[in-house]
Amino acid sequence: MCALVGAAGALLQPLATKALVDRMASGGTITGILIGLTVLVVMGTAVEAFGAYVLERTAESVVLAARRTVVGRLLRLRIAEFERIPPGDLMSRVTSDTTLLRAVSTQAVVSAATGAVAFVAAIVMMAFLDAVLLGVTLGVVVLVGGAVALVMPRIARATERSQRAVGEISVALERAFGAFRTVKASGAEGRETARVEAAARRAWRHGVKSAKWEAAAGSADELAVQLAFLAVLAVGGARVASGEIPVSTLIAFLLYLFYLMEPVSRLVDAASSYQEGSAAISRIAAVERLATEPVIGRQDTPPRQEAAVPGPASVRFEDVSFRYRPGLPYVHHQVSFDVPGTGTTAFVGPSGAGKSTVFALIERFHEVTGGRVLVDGKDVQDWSLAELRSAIGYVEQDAPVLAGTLRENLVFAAPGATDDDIRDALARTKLDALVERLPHGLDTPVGHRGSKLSGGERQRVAIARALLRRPRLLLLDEATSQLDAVNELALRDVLTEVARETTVLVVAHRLSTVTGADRIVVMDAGRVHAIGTHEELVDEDPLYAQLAATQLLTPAR
Ligand SMILES: Nc1ncnc2c1ncn2[C@@H]1O[C@H](COP(=O)(O)OP(=O)(O)OP(=O)(O)O)[C@@H](O)[C@H]1O
Repeated sequence: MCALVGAAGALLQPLATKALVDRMASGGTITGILIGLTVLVVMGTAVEAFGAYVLERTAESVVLAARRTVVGRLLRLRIAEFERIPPGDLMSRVTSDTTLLRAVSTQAVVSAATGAVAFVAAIVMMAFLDAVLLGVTLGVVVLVGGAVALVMPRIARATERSQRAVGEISVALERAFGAFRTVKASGAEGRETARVEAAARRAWRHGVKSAKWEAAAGSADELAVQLAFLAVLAVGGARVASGEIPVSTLIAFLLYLFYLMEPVSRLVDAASSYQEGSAAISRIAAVERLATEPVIGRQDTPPRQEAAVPGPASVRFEDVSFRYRPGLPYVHHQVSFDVPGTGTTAFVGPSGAGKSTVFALIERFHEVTGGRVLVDGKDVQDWSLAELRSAIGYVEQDAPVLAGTLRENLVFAAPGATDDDIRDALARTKLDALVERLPHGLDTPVGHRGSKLSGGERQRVAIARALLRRPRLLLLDEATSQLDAVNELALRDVLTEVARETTVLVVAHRLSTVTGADRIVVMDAGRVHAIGTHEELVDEDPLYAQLAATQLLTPAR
């Protein structure tokens, strides 16, 4: 609206100028018209400035809204989708692509609207002044406009490629930062830098291409008006000379012609930024199409376990077959086992046997391809994800610790945990001595992915975090593999105690952690090979006996 008011003010200026010239020609006084003209200019500028501010503010709000929508979806993506697209690319869609929306969402829309209105208004005024000169003007504008229309799709294509390359920069950086020590230890800094640079160069190349087309389109509008000016000057001059129109009409017409320059350039700008924005929109819309998990409430405050909640959960696999994606080989073939509530069940077997996948299916990170997974006798598909996951404490294989303080990491899965709860979990996982050593105790930052902690400390933080959740089912995937013998023994005692009130499932390569388990599920190549206690399996199952013998377990019993 402000832009329209401003444009209307500017539209009146040529008429006032015509009145001024006519008045001067007839020897009248011009003070009144001059004051009116000045007020028109000042008011028009002020209203347009205010409009520009409102517009930028709205543009920022559109970017914010887009970012919130995309982020809201990204953190709810299904794991299979998340594994398909590099995180760096997803990040660039939140940061870089949404920025492009700023121009298209408001500036372009408003420019197109005000440009079109002002264009039509000027044309009407010109028609009112002289139809022949209008015909000359429109002829030139249509000619140049056709050429601009050919250029437009090239801007979209170049922008899309440039944005894709920006995503590749994030992907390359994320790859190097994710294994920073390995990059250094491998002397790969130069090669990794070259990868990032190559992506940056691609972004530059396509950015320059887009700029080239935009410059061509942008100068076309000036060219159109300048050409029209020359044509109007020639035709109009002849008409003035032949007395068909007065000179004041030609002056007013030429002023309208220059007035036309702004709406035309607005229309071209709007079309260019629409092309840029549409490239960003297609990348953002692709995120909208990725499969997400059902909403499970606010992710940062999962429902806490209350005292009234039933005790340990049972787990049952019924003929489960599973593959990670269609076309990939099956990872589970008719896997069946039964785990009653309480007690410790260990999963052992060669690497790649499908042990961690058992946990992924219980957590419903992936859906089974065939068969059923039951928790508490109920198919996990029938559980609400919120309830299912709030019943489970999970320590994944590489025991991730998040950037932030130690306290934030501990209460991550149980935001309502009290200081007493935290103290108790620290004592059980033998972390209390570490906390005393840290400069700011629990509030000490642990670094990116917990890089300021040792591997064993990270594992104990992850276990303490899982215990604080007071789970009905505790899943520990290689959770004690990096602990020294003393700490491992201590944690084994803690887990035995926990297993009296919780169902504990552990995956372990170090069989010393599983000899005391109530039952052991031996897996091999995606099948359950045998189930029993350590004593039974050593006698009855050759695969387990071999695993036990190679790890010197048999004599150690
Ligand atoms: N996200 C995934 N996408 C595709 N394949 C996967 C994925 N995760 C695991 N696999 C494959 O599934 C098989 C079983 O993996 P899983 O992690 O369950 O084995 P595991 O018994 O826990 O092995 P390890 O003892 O080495 O941890 C492996 O062949 C692995 O390559």
